[in-house]
Amino acid sequence: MGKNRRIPPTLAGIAALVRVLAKASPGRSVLGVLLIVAAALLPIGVAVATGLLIGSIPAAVSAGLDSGAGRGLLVLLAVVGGLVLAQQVVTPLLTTLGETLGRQVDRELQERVMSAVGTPAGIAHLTDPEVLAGLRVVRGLGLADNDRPSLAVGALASVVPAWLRALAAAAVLVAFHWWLGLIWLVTWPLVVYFMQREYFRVGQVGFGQSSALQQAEYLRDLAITAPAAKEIRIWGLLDWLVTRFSTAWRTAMEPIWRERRPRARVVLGSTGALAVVNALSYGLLAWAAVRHDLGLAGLAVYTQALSLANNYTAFDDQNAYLSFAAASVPKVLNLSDRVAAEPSAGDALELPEAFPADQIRLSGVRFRYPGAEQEALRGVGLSIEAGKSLAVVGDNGAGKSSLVKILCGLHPPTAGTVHVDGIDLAELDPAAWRSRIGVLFQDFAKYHLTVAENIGMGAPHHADDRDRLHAAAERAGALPLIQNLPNGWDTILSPEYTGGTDLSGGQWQRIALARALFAVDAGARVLILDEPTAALDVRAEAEIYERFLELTAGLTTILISHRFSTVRRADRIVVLDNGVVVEDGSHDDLLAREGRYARMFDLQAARFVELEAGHA
Ligand SMILES: Nc1ncnc2c1ncn2[C@@H]1O[C@H](COP(=O)(O)OP(=O)(O)OP(=O)(O)O)[C@@H](O)[C@H]1O
Repeated sequence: MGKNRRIPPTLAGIAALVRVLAKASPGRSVLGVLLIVAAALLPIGVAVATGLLIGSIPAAVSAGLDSGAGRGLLVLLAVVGGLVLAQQVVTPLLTTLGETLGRQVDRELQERVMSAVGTPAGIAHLTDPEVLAGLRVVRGLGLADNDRPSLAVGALASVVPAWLRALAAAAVLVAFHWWLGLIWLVTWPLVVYFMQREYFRVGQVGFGQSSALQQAEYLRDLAITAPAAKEIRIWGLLDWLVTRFSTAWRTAMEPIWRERRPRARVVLGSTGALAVVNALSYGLLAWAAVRHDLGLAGLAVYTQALSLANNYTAFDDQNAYLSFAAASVPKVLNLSDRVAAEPSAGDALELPEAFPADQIRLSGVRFRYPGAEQEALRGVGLSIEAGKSLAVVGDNGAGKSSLVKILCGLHPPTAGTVHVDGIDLAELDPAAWRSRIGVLFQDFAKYHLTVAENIGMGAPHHADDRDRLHAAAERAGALPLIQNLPNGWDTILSPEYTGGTDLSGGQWQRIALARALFAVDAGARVLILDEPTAALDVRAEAEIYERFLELTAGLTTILISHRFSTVRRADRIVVLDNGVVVEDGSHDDLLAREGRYARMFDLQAARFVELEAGHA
């Protein structure tokens, strides 16, 4: 660690980028290195050969082309021609390769980030601002996206040959005056070092503003994507959105604008030093020419070497891209380390076929969302009997969905334990446990994929099994709707695709229910349904719940619902209030107790009677 700190950050960033390159495309990376060396050395070859060619002209002219000197000149001419030709081939090849490799690196980083972000058992890291800042670099959605790693790869292809060329040219100057060559060999790396340090500082400021840009990006996306399009029109939000976007963007960008230029003293210092070294070099060359210390060839070679020593481009955008990427790429690569700090899976235990066979037991479970002030669960004690159905009811915000997330292992409890058949959930392999859970979340995902894929995602390893898909869809009452879609099972559930379509809220809910039942079909023993009928019409709800016992036979079912016509069918009901269980029993028990459940039930029943009367 101590050693690493001494490595200039741009070099460390380039090293990190090169490691990604070597992984993403090893063959092309090797070709890139060869082309970079060729692009660096060919101009030096041309300079030296041209100098020698110029030097050989007087002798060849006086002795004639047939002479040894004349033949030497012809050979040098051929060498210069060959080298120039090779240069013409290498330069565009390297540029194209740089672009291709840039795209490969972007893809490789996206893949790494997808697995880094998807791997942890929990989901808390998805709201960690530092993780989100790293993600934005990879998504390439930033409003100041010149820290894109692909730009740095392209820059490597142009900057590194220029640096090497300048270095080689300085080495040629050693033959003129060793100390002058040495001055060049020391000056230009120093200039590059100081300039890169400046660019890196600017890059850090840019990366640091990433979170501030988040709101501008959000507002922009609101205006140009579908989800809020209806409300934006109804409430006339567009002007307000554009103004808010503009303010958020300016606020985030101002520090970048202030810092985006390298400081004047560094630029002036660098260019001043170079001016002095150049004046000295050209003065010495002129002096040597006047005193006839140098022949024509020497004069030509060193003049060209000087010009090449000057073309290492320390001050252009390409150099800046390298340092910008050096500021962002290691943070992207570190995402997996940061995310790995999340509580990870315990040892993978081989789970028995019927698991859970006995019970899921929550003891003193408390839970607070990361960064939240209040606890969502404040000491829940509950035994959920395997193979039976349990309904959880409670007011909005009582903690029902939080309980589901804890049961699924998406968040570890802040205190207390969850045991499944006596095994602490923290000890269970999350993948093994989740293969035992089929869940319909309240905010289930609506994938812009085909219907078959939308349902198949409940158990990806069986996703191609059309018979199983068919059976799950049938049980969820989704079959008629699928058969009516323009391309049946292959219809993409998004109007943003040709031939795609959207579904109604209730239709989507049937698809999501089919997904959960598909998981059950593939071996899940616990079915969790969070508001499974919220968007269904009364007839659809009745239709599903007539088959509820059939759908959930032999399963441990946990049902969350505000509809008492649904809830009352469960074997057992618990009432959650403000993060604790306040009532627990069967529908009849709880009605007889005349407590909170009974009041909620009566209220809804009375409302229903009112509605019925209204219709009559
Ligand atoms: N991601 C989150 N971060 C911070 N707090 C949250 C988060 N999600 C929920 N909460 C808070 O946790 C508490 C419990 O929320 P939860 O979603 O579990 O309630 P619920 O009983 O499912 O409510 P509803 O009936 O409205 O779905 C609420 O006070 C809520 O504001």
